[in-house]
Amino acid sequence: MPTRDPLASLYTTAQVRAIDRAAIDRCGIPGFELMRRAADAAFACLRRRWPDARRIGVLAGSGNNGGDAFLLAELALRAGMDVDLVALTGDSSGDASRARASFVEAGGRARLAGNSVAPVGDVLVDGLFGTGLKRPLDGLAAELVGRSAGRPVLALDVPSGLDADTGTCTGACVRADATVSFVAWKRGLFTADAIDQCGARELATLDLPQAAYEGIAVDAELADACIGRALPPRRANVNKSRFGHVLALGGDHGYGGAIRLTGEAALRCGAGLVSIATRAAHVGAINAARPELMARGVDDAAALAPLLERASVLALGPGLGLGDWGRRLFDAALTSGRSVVVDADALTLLAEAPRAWSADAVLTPHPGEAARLLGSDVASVQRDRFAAVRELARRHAAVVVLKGAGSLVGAPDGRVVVCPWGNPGMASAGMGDVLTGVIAALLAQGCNAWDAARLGVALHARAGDEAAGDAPRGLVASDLFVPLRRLVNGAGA
Ligand SMILES: NC(=O)C1=CN([C@@H]2O[C@H](COP(=O)(O)OP(=O)(O)OC[C@H]3O[C@@H](n4cnc5c(N)ncnc54)[C@H](OP(=O)(O)O)[C@@H]3O)[C@@H](O)[C@H]2O)[C@@H](O)CC1
Ligand SMILES: Nc1ncnc2c1ncn2[C@@H]1O[C@H](COP(=O)(O)OP(=O)(O)O)[C@@H](O)[C@H]1O
Ligand SMILES: [K+]
Repeated sequence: MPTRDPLASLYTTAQVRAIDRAAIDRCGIPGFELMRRAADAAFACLRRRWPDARRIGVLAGSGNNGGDAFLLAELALRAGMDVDLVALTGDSSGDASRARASFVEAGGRARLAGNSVAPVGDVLVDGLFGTGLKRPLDGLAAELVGRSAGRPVLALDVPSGLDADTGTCTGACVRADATVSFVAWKRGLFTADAIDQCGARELATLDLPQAAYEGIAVDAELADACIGRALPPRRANVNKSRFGHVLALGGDHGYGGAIRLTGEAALRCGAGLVSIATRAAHVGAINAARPELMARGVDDAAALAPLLERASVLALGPGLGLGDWGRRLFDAALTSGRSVVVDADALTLLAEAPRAWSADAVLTPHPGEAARLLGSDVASVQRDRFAAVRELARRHAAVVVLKGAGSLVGAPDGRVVVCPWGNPGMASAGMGDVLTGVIAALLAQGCNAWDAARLGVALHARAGDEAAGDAPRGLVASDLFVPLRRLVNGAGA
């Protein structure tokens, strides 16, 4: 059995609760001791991130997340800080009531949340709700979150209001600058709204022994960009035919740029040859801008057959359109038996009539395309991205990339990888076309569909981060080519 990497393993909240229980019942670590360790880790994080903070405001809920907060407040008191603790309720449950008593014994005073009460401090600690959140925040809890905005926040375990299973917040939610999460990563900290709400993420495993994790499945994993294992450094004695021939199909009238981006991305990620099947009107411009691309006009779909014959991998869909021309290319491509990356308009056509695959297939929907494929709507897809990517992969018997902040890659057997990289600068036209070319190039060089998709997504997002730096606005898709080339050669892995 492979060793579990705690930093890469993502769990549902139910699984984390099972680990907590195992630590307590099987490993004999009392729950209150776990709470103490959580508070220690969080206080250390606070001191490291805000070394000048002298006054801290603490928000404490009634459950164990509040318990963590009371013990942290006690540590702060003992360290000589001013502590303003605002408790949501007059009493606490279980281990948390002991934590509350311990805080009071140390000289702490809890103010009860009520009208216009807001915590005072240079930094706020959010211990309202963690994995026990059961419904959207409303009433006093929501008001308290609202009144606490505008100051630096350290969230305990999960920003209060965030659903740690799905990464969504349906009501008020704390916007943290940092989140220190306990025991194991909750999968919802890495996708959807979580990207905005968590700030910097830290994991404190609380020194749990390995035995606490045994027998508890990992739900998903964080992506890595270790290209070396899937795509080792090139031998010297090779020629281009060893690295595959990508055929990118798309670019109906008005969309020639989309398919050129796909083709160029495939070249920049190491495909041996790249051809483009597009409208004849685009051929001159593509050849002039990137002579290494072999662009062919296929206004007459009959011209496509020899191109499909020579290709080893297809990148199908960018700018394809939904007209007769696009449909003919789509049908010809999907009956060719070639490995394929299906994107953009090709996904819309696929939604009309799902196909069986005779070779590797990777689908790369954004949430809108995913909704079309599932016959649902964007809000439903985004409400539980994990469920959506698993359902798509199962239904279509293909590896699926569900794009967007915190992209997910799912396989038909239920595996899911979550990409922790990427930035809002990538919300710009053409970024998805580049991703399609990246994945196609990895397939062409011998990666299987799973490796090509998970590594392609990671390289693409990291290239986006490198290209964006601290200026995401104005990032354009072709800015990714230079960093992609570095990353596909193993830089930064
Ligand atoms: N156990 C362990 O070993 C360890 C646990 N640890 C910590 O415990 C945390 C989990 O603690 P937890 O299970 O007590 O749940 P928690 O997040 O405090 O919330 C429960 C309370 O909130 C309430 N409530 C829920 N939603 C609400 C809403 N929308 N609006 C209003 N109220 C709402 C709910 O009330 P109820 O609905 O049940 O009446 C209940 O009272 C975990 O995240 C970590 O920080 C660490 O110390 C490490 C070891
Ligand atoms: N806010 C964001 N954070 C991280 N990545 C993003 C964000 N917005 C878009 N992306 C990424 O950029 C790409 C956009 O793809 P897509 O929506 O298909 O764009 P297009 O159709 O314009 O090419 C995807 O890989 C997506 O994950
Ligand atoms: K919290």
